[in-house]
Amino acid sequence: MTKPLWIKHAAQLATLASDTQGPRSQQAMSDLGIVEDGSLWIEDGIIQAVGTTTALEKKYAERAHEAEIVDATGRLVTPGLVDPHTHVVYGGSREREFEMRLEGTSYMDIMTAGGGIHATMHMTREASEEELIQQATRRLDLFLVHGVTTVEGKSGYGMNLETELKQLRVMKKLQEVHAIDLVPTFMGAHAVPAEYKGQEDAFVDVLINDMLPAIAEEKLAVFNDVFCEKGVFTPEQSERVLEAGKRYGLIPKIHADEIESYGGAELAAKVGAVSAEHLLKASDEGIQAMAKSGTIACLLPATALYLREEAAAGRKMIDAGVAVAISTDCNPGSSPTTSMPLVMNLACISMRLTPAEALTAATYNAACAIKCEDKVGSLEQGKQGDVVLWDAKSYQEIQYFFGVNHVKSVWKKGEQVV
Ligand SMILES: N=CN[C@@H](CCC(=O)O)C(=O)O
Ligand SMILES: [Zn+2]
Repeated sequence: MTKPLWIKHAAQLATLASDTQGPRSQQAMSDLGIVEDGSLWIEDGIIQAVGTTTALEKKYAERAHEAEIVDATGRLVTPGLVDPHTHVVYGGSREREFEMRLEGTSYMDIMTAGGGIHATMHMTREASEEELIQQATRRLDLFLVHGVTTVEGKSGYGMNLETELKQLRVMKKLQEVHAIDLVPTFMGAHAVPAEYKGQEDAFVDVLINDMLPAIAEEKLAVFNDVFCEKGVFTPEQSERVLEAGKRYGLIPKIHADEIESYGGAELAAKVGAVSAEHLLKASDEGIQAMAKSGTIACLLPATALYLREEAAAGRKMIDAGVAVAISTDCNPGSSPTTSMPLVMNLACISMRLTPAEALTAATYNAACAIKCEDKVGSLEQGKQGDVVLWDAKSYQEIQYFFGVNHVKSVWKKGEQVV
């Protein structure tokens, strides 16, 4: 039997707890539910009590000797970070493209010429399940080191049934064996593979008639995502794929308005997507529509930086009433990173989120974007014991002293993993 875990004397225990449920926007993103001299008791992987150290000392006076005690004096404690948008399972890497882009070739030009997503598609088709598991494990380990305890993962480097299934089965295995919770998304509509060039609608038919039913049959995905972008999938094609996914119980997500303003944010609101991703070029109408529909904006400031583009209008979105989540977008082309702490820093620096908003976006709102908020994203009685102890005294400090990994220790379901 593992001992209960008792964390005591946190200078700031940022619980992210709230009386209201559901994604947070505007003022609600600033309330971190901070307990000073905070304490947590975790048992059987679940948070049993949250409060001041004095209150928990009273409550557990009789059982203190049973617990493993962690002294968090002078330090910040937060929920495990949640990354709601990654492409973490893929074969190979694309360093040469990084150089090409610095030499002046654009991301889309590389993709149109058969590189980019297509290059990773070939490397992923060629990789065995074991190789994919090995490569993704290394990335998931790095996520943990950066305080991330729950990760969404997308397929979409197969673009044929066999490889899409392979990617999703790898995620299922990783969910079983790795400490991180991995939430799977089907993204067969990530690009149109060369064999369907000029017959894009025929590929959409394959996605709808062959891939979606097989993925749903094996229960391999929770969400269905589409790259709605000029030169990839039109809003009409995207809508067909997302509506078809809904018939199989898959919740829509959309890579929207990343490179050009293309009606992606509007479509996200129309189909009732849980989140729209990227949104660098989202229109004002699209932002309004998302505020109205309650679609979460999942913003990816590391991708914008890596592509040397202006970041999404995070500040404007929050002020307009859109709930904002943030993510690494971990992928081999436009954002090869697992650092959610850096993403929080960038959310402040490039999108003008406040430090408190950035933490909400990386925890509770991120959990809402992958429908896990009943289990993770805040430190509340009954939730998983996913906790980060930071080598910093406050949430402000981890945002202010940037580009540094301040994570000291991480617990997943009450077990120390870092
Ligand atoms: N934009 C589309 N898909 C990924 C990038 C995938 C890649 O370049 O391999 C993204 O979210 O950034
Ligand atoms: Zn993505």
